[in-house]
Amino acid sequence: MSDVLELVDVSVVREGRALVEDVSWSVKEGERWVILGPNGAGKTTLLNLASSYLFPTSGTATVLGERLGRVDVFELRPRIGMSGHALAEKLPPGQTVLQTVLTAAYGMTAGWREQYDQIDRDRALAFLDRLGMNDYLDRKFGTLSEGERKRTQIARAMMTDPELLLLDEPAAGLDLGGREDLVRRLGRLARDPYAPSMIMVTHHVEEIAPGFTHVLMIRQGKVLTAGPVETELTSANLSRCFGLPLVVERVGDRWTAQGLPLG
Ligand SMILES: Nc1ncnc2c1ncn2[C@@H]1O[C@H](COP(=O)(O)OP(=O)(O)OP(=O)(O)O)[C@@H](O)[C@H]1O
Repeated sequence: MSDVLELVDVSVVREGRALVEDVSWSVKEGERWVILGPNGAGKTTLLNLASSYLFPTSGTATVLGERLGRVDVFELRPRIGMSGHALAEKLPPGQTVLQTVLTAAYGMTAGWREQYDQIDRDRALAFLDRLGMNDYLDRKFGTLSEGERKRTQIARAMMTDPELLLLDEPAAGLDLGGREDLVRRLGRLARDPYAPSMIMVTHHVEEIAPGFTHVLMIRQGKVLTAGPVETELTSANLSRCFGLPLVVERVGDRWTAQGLPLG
């Protein structure tokens, strides 16, 4: 299996401070990774490296076989699908759901053209169907609920047939039903052998869909652990990561965590 992402001794320094420090991490083709860590730990910084929107201050980052700093990122970026808060803010609120997904085919956040190929239209409709957005095709993106926005964004991220899919807190702000619906859909995607390699940032182990294979835990810019979910998603690791005693349990094919009661 080839490397989808390879970071070697990567540090990103801003204003004299390391946002991530000496990170070495590799993601192989077909793997589905979860990044866990407290607020400010450096999770989004890792995603920004993976999406080629941020370059290392030191160390090397290779994305889809291309070394950052040596590759034209405008050729690399269409190979990477992204969904997250930062992107959602760039999407025009007045565009319909279908337009929002279709514009991804041309690497744009805006700029609706009337002449989209039928093949692109069919693909957009298929992804929106898969994400349960059939009834919202003509709704304006700006009028959608948080959950509907997230599902539209994931459909959009799939449009370019990416080799790497990056999801930044896809379940943030969703109610219980919305979260469970999304986790089910992400689980279906994660288990699809034809789906791209995936990296998802989340704050909650409850949001890890079945089919996710690996976990990376980060604290204060440093990687605490990175490896298979079965061996690394332990109470000891999670407690170290979040800095308080936590118990993590596997319930069926899902995860749950809670703090120990104060003694
Ligand atoms: N351009 C910047 N200049 C200075 N500090 C920055 C910059 N960008 C991010 N940071 C800081 O770097 C740290 C890591 O940020 P990052 O967004 O990667 O964390 P995170 O783990 O995604 O956090 P959260 O869970 O709160 O979203 C934070 O303390 C943040 O304030």
